Amino acid sequence: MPSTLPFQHRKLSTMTLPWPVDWTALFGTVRPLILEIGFGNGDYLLHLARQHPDYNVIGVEISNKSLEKAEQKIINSGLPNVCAIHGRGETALHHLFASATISQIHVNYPDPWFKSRHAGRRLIQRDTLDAIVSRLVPGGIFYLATDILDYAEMAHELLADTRSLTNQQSVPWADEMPGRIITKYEQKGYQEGRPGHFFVYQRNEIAGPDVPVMQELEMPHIVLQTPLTPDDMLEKFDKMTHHIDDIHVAYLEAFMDHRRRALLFEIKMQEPTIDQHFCLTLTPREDGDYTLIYATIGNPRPTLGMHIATGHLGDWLASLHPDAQVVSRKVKEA
Ligand SMILES: C[S@@+](CC[C@H](N)C(=O)[O-])C[C@H]1O[C@@H](n2cnc3c(N)ncnc32)[C@H](O)[C@@H]1O
Repeated sequence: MPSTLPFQHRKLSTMTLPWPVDWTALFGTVRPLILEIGFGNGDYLLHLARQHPDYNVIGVEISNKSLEKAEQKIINSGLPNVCAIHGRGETALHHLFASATISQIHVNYPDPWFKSRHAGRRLIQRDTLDAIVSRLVPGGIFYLATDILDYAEMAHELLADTRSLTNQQSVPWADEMPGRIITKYEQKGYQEGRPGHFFVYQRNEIAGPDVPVMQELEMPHIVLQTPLTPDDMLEKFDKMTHHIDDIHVAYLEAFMDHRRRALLFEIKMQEPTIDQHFCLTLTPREDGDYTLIYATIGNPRPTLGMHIATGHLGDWLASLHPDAQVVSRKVKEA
Protein backbone atom coordinates (compact mmCIF):
# COMPACT_ATOMS: atom_id res chain seq x y z
CA MET A 1 0.00 0.00 0.00
CA PRO A 2 1.62 3.33 -1.00
CA SER A 3 2.39 5.65 1.89
CA THR A 4 0.46 8.91 2.28
CA LEU A 5 2.78 10.59 4.79
CA PRO A 6 3.41 14.29 4.18
CA PHE A 7 7.19 13.99 3.81
CA GLN A 8 7.15 11.27 1.21
CA HIS A 9 7.25 13.53 -1.75
CA ARG A 10 10.50 12.88 -3.58
CA LYS A 11 13.80 14.68 -3.18
CA LEU A 12 14.16 15.53 0.46
CA SER A 13 17.56 17.15 0.62
CA THR A 14 19.96 18.57 3.19
CA MET A 15 19.84 21.73 1.03
CA THR A 16 16.06 22.22 1.14
CA LEU A 17 15.17 21.03 4.66
CA PRO A 18 15.21 23.54 7.52
CA TRP A 19 18.35 23.62 9.69
CA PRO A 20 17.82 21.94 12.13
CA VAL A 21 14.83 19.82 11.07
CA ASP A 22 11.79 19.49 13.34
CA TRP A 23 11.60 15.68 13.03
CA THR A 24 8.36 15.47 14.99
CA ALA A 25 6.69 17.78 12.48
CA LEU A 26 8.25 15.95 9.54
CA PHE A 27 7.14 12.47 10.63
CA GLY A 28 4.00 13.62 12.44
CA THR A 29 4.99 11.53 15.48
CA VAL A 30 7.31 11.82 18.48
CA ARG A 31 9.65 8.84 18.26
CA PRO A 32 13.35 8.35 18.95
CA LEU A 33 15.54 8.68 15.87
CA ILE A 34 17.82 6.29 14.00
CA LEU A 35 20.18 7.59 11.29
CA GLU A 36 21.91 5.61 8.54
CA ILE A 37 24.63 7.38 6.53
CA GLY A 38 25.39 6.10 3.01
CA PHE A 39 22.50 3.62 2.70
CA GLY A 40 23.32 2.51 -0.86
CA ASN A 41 20.45 0.37 -2.18
CA GLY A 42 18.34 1.12 0.92
CA ASP A 43 17.68 -2.48 2.01
CA TYR A 44 19.40 -2.04 5.39
CA LEU A 45 17.51 1.26 5.89
CA LEU A 46 14.15 -0.47 5.33
CA HIS A 47 15.29 -3.35 7.54
CA LEU A 48 15.98 -0.83 10.35
CA ALA A 49 12.50 0.68 9.90
CA ARG A 50 10.85 -2.77 10.06
CA GLN A 51 13.00 -3.89 12.99
CA HIS A 52 12.26 -0.68 14.96
CA PRO A 53 8.62 0.32 14.36
CA ASP A 54 8.75 2.58 17.44
CA TYR A 55 11.58 4.69 15.97
CA ASN A 56 11.73 7.13 13.08
CA VAL A 57 14.49 6.09 10.69
CA ILE A 58 16.34 8.60 8.51
CA GLY A 59 18.74 7.68 5.72
CA VAL A 60 21.21 10.11 4.14
CA GLU A 61 22.87 9.27 0.83
CA ILE A 62 25.09 11.29 -1.47
CA SER A 63 24.27 9.38 -4.67
CA ASN A 64 21.14 10.59 -6.45
CA LYS A 65 20.67 7.27 -8.22
CA SER A 66 20.73 5.31 -4.94
CA LEU A 67 18.40 7.85 -3.37
CA GLU A 68 15.79 7.50 -6.13
CA LYS A 69 15.82 3.70 -5.87
CA ALA A 70 15.48 3.79 -2.08
CA GLU A 71 12.68 6.38 -2.28
CA GLN A 72 10.72 4.02 -4.51
CA LYS A 73 11.33 1.12 -2.11
CA ILE A 74 10.11 3.26 0.80
CA ILE A 75 6.95 4.29 -1.06
CA ASN A 76 6.25 0.68 -2.11
CA SER A 77 6.81 -0.57 1.45
CA GLY A 78 4.20 1.80 2.93
CA LEU A 79 6.38 2.03 6.04
CA PRO A 80 5.39 5.18 7.96
CA ASN A 81 8.62 5.58 9.92
CA VAL A 82 11.37 5.97 7.33
CA CYS A 83 12.60 8.71 5.01
CA ALA A 84 15.54 9.13 2.64
CA ILE A 85 17.44 12.40 2.28
CA HIS A 86 19.86 13.46 -0.41
CA GLY A 87 23.14 14.95 0.82
CA ARG A 88 26.40 14.31 2.62
CA GLY A 89 26.29 12.60 6.00
CA GLU A 90 28.51 15.38 7.34
CA THR A 91 25.95 18.01 6.28
CA ALA A 92 23.11 16.05 7.89
CA LEU A 93 24.99 15.61 11.19
CA HIS A 94 26.08 19.25 11.48
CA HIS A 95 23.05 21.05 10.03
CA LEU A 96 19.93 18.85 10.41
CA PHE A 97 20.22 17.41 13.93
CA ALA A 98 20.36 19.14 17.31
CA SER A 99 22.67 17.76 20.04
CA ALA A 100 21.65 14.53 21.81
CA THR A 101 18.73 13.69 19.50
CA ILE A 102 19.72 10.39 17.78
CA SER A 103 19.46 6.95 19.41
CA GLN A 104 21.41 4.96 16.83
CA ILE A 105 23.78 5.95 14.02
CA HIS A 106 24.70 3.28 11.43
CA VAL A 107 27.49 3.57 8.87
CA ASN A 108 28.07 0.54 6.63
CA TYR A 109 31.12 0.35 4.39
CA PRO A 110 31.94 4.05 3.94
CA ASP A 111 34.73 5.23 1.66
CA PRO A 112 35.60 2.20 -0.48
CA TRP A 113 38.21 4.52 -2.08
CA PHE A 114 39.97 4.93 1.30
CA LYS A 115 43.52 4.70 -0.10
CA SER A 116 42.98 6.92 -3.13
CA ARG A 117 43.24 10.70 -3.49
CA HIS A 118 39.85 11.10 -1.78
CA ALA A 119 41.31 9.94 1.55
CA GLY A 120 41.27 13.51 2.94
CA ARG A 121 37.49 13.59 2.50
CA ARG A 122 36.77 10.24 4.16
CA LEU A 123 33.63 10.08 6.30
CA ILE A 124 35.15 8.72 9.50
CA GLN A 125 37.55 11.36 10.75
CA ARG A 126 37.83 13.43 13.93
CA ASP A 127 35.32 16.17 13.01
CA THR A 128 32.62 13.77 11.85
CA LEU A 129 33.14 11.48 14.82
CA ASP A 130 32.80 14.49 17.16
CA ALA A 131 29.52 15.35 15.42
CA ILE A 132 28.34 11.73 15.77
CA VAL A 133 29.16 11.77 19.50
CA SER A 134 27.44 15.11 19.98
CA ARG A 135 24.25 14.02 18.14
CA LEU A 136 23.86 10.71 20.04
CA VAL A 137 21.57 10.66 23.09
CA PRO A 138 23.19 9.34 26.30
CA GLY A 139 23.21 5.56 25.87
CA GLY A 140 22.88 5.93 22.08
CA ILE A 141 24.81 3.52 19.87
CA PHE A 142 27.17 4.07 16.94
CA TYR A 143 27.52 1.09 14.57
CA LEU A 144 30.29 1.04 11.96
CA ALA A 145 31.20 -1.67 9.45
CA THR A 146 34.15 -1.72 7.06
CA ASP A 147 35.82 -4.39 4.93
CA ILE A 148 39.13 -2.52 4.76
CA LEU A 149 41.62 -3.55 7.45
CA ASP A 150 43.50 -0.21 7.30
CA TYR A 151 40.19 1.61 7.69
CA ALA A 152 39.30 -0.58 10.68
CA GLU A 153 42.67 0.22 12.28
CA MET A 154 42.26 3.95 11.66
CA ALA A 155 38.67 3.87 13.02
CA HIS A 156 39.82 1.88 16.05
CA GLU A 157 42.44 4.52 16.90
CA LEU A 158 39.95 7.36 16.57
CA LEU A 159 37.26 5.56 18.57
CA ALA A 160 39.68 4.50 21.30
CA ASP A 161 40.63 8.21 21.62
CA THR A 162 36.99 9.23 22.05
CA ARG A 163 36.33 9.34 25.81
CA SER A 164 32.58 9.90 25.41
CA LEU A 165 32.15 6.55 23.64
CA THR A 166 32.51 3.10 25.24
CA ASN A 167 33.31 0.00 23.21
CA GLN A 168 30.46 -2.49 23.63
CA GLN A 169 32.59 -5.45 22.57
CA SER A 170 35.48 -7.25 24.24
CA VAL A 171 37.65 -6.78 21.14
CA PRO A 172 38.42 -3.59 19.15
CA TRP A 173 36.11 -4.84 16.42
CA ALA A 174 34.21 -8.08 15.76
CA ASP A 175 34.46 -10.08 12.55
CA GLU A 176 30.85 -11.23 12.81
CA MET A 177 27.66 -9.52 13.85
CA PRO A 178 24.97 -12.14 14.47
CA GLY A 179 21.38 -11.09 13.77
CA ARG A 180 22.39 -8.42 11.29
CA ILE A 181 21.25 -8.45 7.67
CA ILE A 182 24.05 -8.49 5.12
CA THR A 183 24.15 -5.34 3.00
CA LYS A 184 24.67 -5.42 -0.75
CA TYR A 185 28.23 -4.15 -0.48
CA GLU A 186 28.96 -6.55 2.39
CA GLN A 187 27.82 -9.49 0.24
CA LYS A 188 30.20 -8.38 -2.51
CA GLY A 189 33.03 -8.14 0.04
CA TYR A 190 32.42 -11.69 1.32
CA GLN A 191 32.40 -13.00 -2.28
CA GLU A 192 35.68 -11.23 -3.00
CA GLY A 193 37.35 -12.40 0.24
CA ARG A 194 36.94 -9.14 2.19
CA PRO A 195 34.90 -9.93 5.30
CA GLY A 196 33.38 -7.17 7.42
CA HIS A 197 34.87 -5.65 10.60
CA PHE A 198 32.14 -4.41 12.95
CA PHE A 199 32.34 -1.70 15.62
CA VAL A 200 29.68 -1.05 18.29
CA TYR A 201 30.21 1.96 20.58
CA GLN A 202 27.86 3.47 23.16
CA ARG A 203 27.59 7.15 24.15
CA ASN A 204 28.51 7.32 27.83
CA GLU A 205 28.03 10.08 30.44
CA ILE A 206 31.43 11.73 29.88
CA ALA A 207 30.97 15.22 28.44
CA GLY A 208 31.67 15.24 24.74
CA PRO A 209 32.75 17.86 22.22
CA ASP A 210 30.54 20.89 21.72
CA VAL A 211 29.44 20.70 18.08
CA PRO A 212 26.84 23.43 17.52
CA VAL A 213 24.08 23.07 14.94
CA MET A 214 25.23 24.97 11.88
CA GLN A 215 22.45 27.40 11.08
CA GLU A 216 21.91 29.72 8.16
CA LEU A 217 23.53 33.15 8.30
CA GLU A 218 22.05 36.37 6.97
CA MET A 219 22.16 36.77 3.22
CA PRO A 220 25.55 38.27 2.19
CA HIS A 221 25.27 41.55 0.33
CA ILE A 222 27.72 43.96 -1.30
CA VAL A 223 27.21 47.29 -3.05
CA LEU A 224 29.89 48.13 -5.61
CA GLN A 225 30.67 51.46 -7.21
CA THR A 226 32.58 51.17 -10.47
CA PRO A 227 32.99 53.05 -13.72
CA LEU A 228 33.25 49.69 -15.52
CA THR A 229 30.31 48.24 -17.41
CA PRO A 230 29.16 44.63 -16.92
CA ASP A 231 30.70 43.86 -20.33
CA ASP A 232 34.08 45.28 -19.17
CA MET A 233 33.97 43.12 -16.03
CA LEU A 234 32.94 40.04 -17.99
CA GLU A 235 35.91 40.53 -20.29
CA LYS A 236 38.32 40.64 -17.34
CA PHE A 237 36.91 37.53 -15.67
CA ASP A 238 38.97 34.36 -15.71
CA LYS A 239 38.50 31.15 -13.75
CA MET A 240 39.89 31.67 -10.24
CA THR A 241 40.00 30.04 -6.81
CA HIS A 242 40.06 31.31 -3.24
CA HIS A 243 40.93 29.32 -0.11
CA ILE A 244 40.54 30.26 3.55
CA ASP A 245 41.19 27.56 6.17
CA ASP A 246 39.01 24.58 5.14
CA ILE A 247 36.84 26.61 2.78
CA HIS A 248 37.58 26.27 -0.94
CA VAL A 249 35.85 28.45 -3.50
CA ALA A 250 36.13 28.01 -7.29
CA TYR A 251 34.73 30.76 -9.55
CA LEU A 252 34.06 28.77 -12.70
CA GLU A 253 32.32 31.00 -15.24
CA ALA A 254 30.79 34.44 -15.68
CA PHE A 255 27.75 35.00 -17.89
CA MET A 256 25.92 38.09 -19.07
CA ASP A 257 22.18 38.22 -18.39
CA HIS A 258 21.39 40.61 -21.26
CA ARG A 259 17.80 41.21 -20.27
CA ARG A 260 18.76 42.53 -16.82
CA ARG A 261 22.23 43.83 -17.76
CA ALA A 262 23.40 41.67 -14.87
CA LEU A 263 26.46 39.46 -14.51
CA LEU A 264 26.10 35.91 -13.16
CA PHE A 265 29.07 34.12 -11.59
CA GLU A 266 28.95 30.33 -11.31
CA ILE A 267 30.64 29.11 -8.13
CA LYS A 268 31.49 25.73 -6.61
CA MET A 269 32.36 25.73 -2.94
CA GLN A 270 33.48 23.14 -0.42
CA GLU A 271 33.18 23.72 3.31
CA PRO A 272 33.99 21.02 5.88
CA THR A 273 30.28 20.30 6.42
CA ILE A 274 28.70 21.20 3.09
CA ASP A 275 29.29 21.46 -0.67
CA GLN A 276 27.41 24.08 -2.68
CA HIS A 277 27.10 24.95 -6.36
CA PHE A 278 25.49 28.35 -6.76
CA CYS A 279 25.52 31.69 -8.59
CA LEU A 280 26.27 35.21 -7.42
CA THR A 281 24.65 37.97 -9.41
CA LEU A 282 25.90 41.53 -9.95
CA THR A 283 22.87 43.67 -10.78
CA PRO A 284 22.80 47.41 -11.67
CA ARG A 285 20.87 49.63 -9.23
CA GLU A 286 18.94 52.79 -10.07
CA ASP A 287 21.68 55.00 -8.54
CA GLY A 288 24.29 53.54 -10.94
CA ASP A 289 25.98 51.29 -8.35
CA TYR A 290 25.79 47.48 -8.44
CA THR A 291 24.46 44.94 -5.93
CA LEU A 292 26.27 41.61 -5.49
CA ILE A 293 24.02 38.94 -3.94
CA TYR A 294 23.37 35.25 -4.47
CA ALA A 295 20.95 34.13 -7.16
CA THR A 296 18.16 31.80 -6.08
CA ILE A 297 19.07 29.13 -8.66
CA GLY A 298 19.55 25.71 -7.00
CA ASN A 299 18.58 26.32 -3.34
CA PRO A 300 21.74 28.07 -2.11
CA ARG A 301 22.05 28.37 1.69
CA PRO A 302 23.89 31.34 3.23
CA THR A 303 26.81 29.77 5.08
CA LEU A 304 30.16 31.21 6.14
CA GLY A 305 31.64 29.88 2.88
CA MET A 306 29.06 31.75 0.84
CA HIS A 307 29.91 34.95 2.72
CA ILE A 308 33.59 34.42 2.01
CA ALA A 309 32.85 33.71 -1.67
CA THR A 310 30.80 36.93 -1.93
CA GLY A 311 33.36 39.04 -0.07
CA HIS A 312 36.25 37.86 -2.24
CA LEU A 313 34.34 38.39 -5.50
CA GLY A 314 33.34 41.90 -4.35
CA ASP A 315 37.00 42.72 -3.57
CA TRP A 316 38.10 41.33 -6.92
CA LEU A 317 35.51 43.41 -8.82
CA ALA A 318 36.62 46.50 -6.89
CA SER A 319 40.26 45.79 -7.79
CA LEU A 320 39.53 45.99 -11.52
CA HIS A 321 39.60 49.80 -11.68
CA PRO A 322 41.34 52.45 -9.50
CA ASP A 323 38.04 54.35 -9.10
CA ALA A 324 36.01 51.25 -8.17
CA GLN A 325 35.17 50.54 -4.51
CA VAL A 326 32.90 48.50 -2.28
CA VAL A 327 30.57 51.09 -0.71
CA SER A 328 28.53 48.74 1.48
CA ARG A 329 29.43 45.30 2.73
CA LYS A 330 27.22 42.93 4.73
CA VAL A 331 29.59 39.97 4.72
CA LYS A 332 30.78 37.82 7.63
CA GLU A 333 34.56 37.37 7.61
CA ALA A 334 36.31 34.07 8.43
C1 LIG B 1 30.49 1.20 -0.39
S1 LIG B 1 28.91 1.87 -0.46
C2 LIG B 1 28.04 1.01 0.79
C3 LIG B 1 26.54 1.07 0.57
C4 LIG B 1 25.71 0.36 1.64
N1 LIG B 1 25.90 0.97 2.95
C5 LIG B 1 26.04 -1.11 1.67
O1 LIG B 1 26.66 -1.54 2.67
O2 LIG B 1 25.67 -1.80 0.72
C6 LIG B 1 29.14 3.49 0.24
C7 LIG B 1 27.88 4.34 0.13
O3 LIG B 1 28.05 5.52 0.87
C8 LIG B 1 27.64 6.62 0.07
N2 LIG B 1 28.42 7.76 0.57
C9 LIG B 1 29.76 7.96 0.43
N3 LIG B 1 30.15 9.06 1.08
C10 LIG B 1 29.03 9.57 1.66
C11 LIG B 1 28.78 10.73 2.46
N4 LIG B 1 29.78 11.55 2.79
N5 LIG B 1 27.52 10.95 2.87
C12 LIG B 1 26.50 10.12 2.51
N6 LIG B 1 26.68 9.02 1.73
C13 LIG B 1 27.93 8.74 1.32
C14 LIG B 1 27.93 6.21 -1.34
O4 LIG B 1 27.18 6.92 -2.29
C15 LIG B 1 27.56 4.74 -1.29
O5 LIG B 1 26.18 4.54 -1.54
